[in-house]
Amino acid sequence: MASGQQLSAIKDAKVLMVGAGGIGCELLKTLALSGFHDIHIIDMDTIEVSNLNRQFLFRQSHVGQSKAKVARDAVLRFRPNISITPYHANVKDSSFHVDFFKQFSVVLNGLDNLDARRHVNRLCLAADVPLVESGTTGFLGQVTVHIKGQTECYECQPKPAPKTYPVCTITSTPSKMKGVVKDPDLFVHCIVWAKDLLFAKLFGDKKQDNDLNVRSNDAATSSDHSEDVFEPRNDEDIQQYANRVYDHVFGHNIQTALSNEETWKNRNKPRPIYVKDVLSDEPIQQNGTAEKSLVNDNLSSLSAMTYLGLKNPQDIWSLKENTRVFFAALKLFFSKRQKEIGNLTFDKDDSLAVEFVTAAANIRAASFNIPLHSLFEAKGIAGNIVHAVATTNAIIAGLIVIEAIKSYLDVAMWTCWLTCYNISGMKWTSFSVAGTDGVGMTYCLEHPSRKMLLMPVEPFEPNKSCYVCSETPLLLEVNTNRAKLRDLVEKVVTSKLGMSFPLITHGSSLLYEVGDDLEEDEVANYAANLEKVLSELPDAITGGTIITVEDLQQELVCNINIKHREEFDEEKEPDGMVLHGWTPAPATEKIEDATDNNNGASTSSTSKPAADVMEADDELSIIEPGIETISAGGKKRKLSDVPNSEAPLDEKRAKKIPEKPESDGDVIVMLDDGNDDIRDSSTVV
Ligand SMILES: Nc1ncnc2c1ncn2[C@@H]1O[C@H](COP(=O)(O)OP(=O)(O)OP(=O)(O)O)[C@@H](O)[C@H]1O
Ligand SMILES: [Zn+2]
Repeated sequence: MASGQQLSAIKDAKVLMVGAGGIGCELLKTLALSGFHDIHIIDMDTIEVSNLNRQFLFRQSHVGQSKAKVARDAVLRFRPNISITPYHANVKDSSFHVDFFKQFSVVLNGLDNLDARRHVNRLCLAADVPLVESGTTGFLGQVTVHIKGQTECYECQPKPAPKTYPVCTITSTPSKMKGVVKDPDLFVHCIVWAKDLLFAKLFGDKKQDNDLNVRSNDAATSSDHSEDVFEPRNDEDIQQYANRVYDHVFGHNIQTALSNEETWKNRNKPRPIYVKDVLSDEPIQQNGTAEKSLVNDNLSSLSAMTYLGLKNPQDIWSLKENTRVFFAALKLFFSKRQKEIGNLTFDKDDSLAVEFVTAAANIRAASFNIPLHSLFEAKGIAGNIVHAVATTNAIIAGLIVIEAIKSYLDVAMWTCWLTCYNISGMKWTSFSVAGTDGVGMTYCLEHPSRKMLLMPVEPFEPNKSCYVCSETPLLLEVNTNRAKLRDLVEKVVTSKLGMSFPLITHGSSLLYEVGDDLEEDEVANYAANLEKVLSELPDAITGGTIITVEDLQQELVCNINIKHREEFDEEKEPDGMVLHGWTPAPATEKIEDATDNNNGASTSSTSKPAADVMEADDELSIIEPGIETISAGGKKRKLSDVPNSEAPLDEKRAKKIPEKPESDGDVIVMLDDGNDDIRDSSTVV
């Protein structure tokens, strides 16, 4: 509902979407249907079967193909006259430099990780292009707008250690992205895979279609090439069956995935694992032994750990131990809990199920070179995973488009119709979203109250002490006679400041640089510098020195004042250095303390805004409770208590939310009254 002039401005806009996953697919569709004519999409991934349930632009036949390219083709089928330019690439590639970003009217993120989000934030600041950020976690979601000099940037406020993770439920890619120094906990991907794919396939409904390639084409293990590997054969015992499944999922499937070059273009390759490689030195036990030794056990206390003599759930098992637990648990299910097979769903209170999932997740982690975890940790993760809700993605995509329009158009009023599944009623419904005034942030709430599904929040001002969008120097306390340049690079520059191509200078002396076009002698020189203590560098770094750290690609420059300090507390300051001005993630409670669907529950009126709780993903999250709001710059935030708990909205917001949504706010959504007719919904206030 825009004027002709506004529509033509939308048509003339050039937008960049980063991420063509859950939010991205919805976003591309909504952009195309809203009148945008020039859309560019960057996505580094290929399509997985597990994407198909919500990334509706993709079909089974597209599995293995580039998301960006397939998304473009799908949308061009119903909007043939618009221009969509796909890039199957990592947004961190050097070709996406500041000048590339400058050509766009607005950048829209549909990403799933902090690292890429920070990178895009910096490029948008450098290019002075508005950024619309987004994220969803189950029923929760948020959209925020970041405009240089007007609103806070994505990094103005500290982000808690990621609670949300890109789901990588697939046969191929819980692997580190190339160039990512510190990826968030990739182990969660392995848990999702073990729980939702493997456990479900082995013990749940066999007919389900999922990413586990169920057909064997290995002549050595299958007489019939089209046979379903997960179907036990008449002529094999449980151990032979277990071996076959093991070799298929950890060996054959990985080997098959490796053959798709597209998938590994931007990711590190895994290694296939076969039983013979892990248990080569011991005879593989036949099922009879397990059955006999457990004949008197009662079903609820069946435990592979007990059977194997593994006692401490906090121990991290070796690959061999995980393999043994995998076999023991699988055999116990098939020998003792046979009646349940076909109907089982994962339950974190089912100890045998947790043992199986822990072992399977760890074997997969070993394949992808991801650190292994204890049963105790794995249980905490497995019990607290929240899955993506397609409806939330659709709502958030609609809001992104509204904010995109507002961010570069002087639109007084814009209305967007959203048609999707009603979150609570699970039926088709529609509602309208109206944007007025300036850009804003919007939180999608889990428990709509007073018919208000979305909560508008005024954007925050830039944080004056943000090292990313202001020029405030940082302060580093360090023992300059002990710490090496390598410590500075690894512990500060890459992991804390998130720089990918750093350059460190002291006065006119260049101490360190990363780049593709360095000469051999430069590389050797920088490598030698890395091993030197700071005070012994060619241009010594000592107390009082100011160094400049720069990322040429992100066009981010920070000055760091060095303060020499002799001693550090090993427990509290394990890095042996302390960086001030950079705010660490707030401490969070342990995952296992969270209850299902807790959604960051806290009765505190200072609960972290939903935006921060779920900043890292649009598909899956680990829910952790009670994260306190911390303001990086001591600036009082305008929103101190966006509700993010199960507690009714009214209780928490009674004093904050007006009786009726005000019409002069930013974004207002009115839910319909459950009318099934798609267009029959209430109107905008
Ligand atoms: N650095 C990056 N460069 C380009 N694309 C990225 C980058 N980081 C993440 N992405 C893309 O962002 C998208 C995020 O979408 P989403 O969270 O739905 O994940 P997904 O990988 O599609 O889902 P799943 O993990 O369940 O398979 C993905 O398609 C992913 O490839
Ligand atoms: Zn900032």
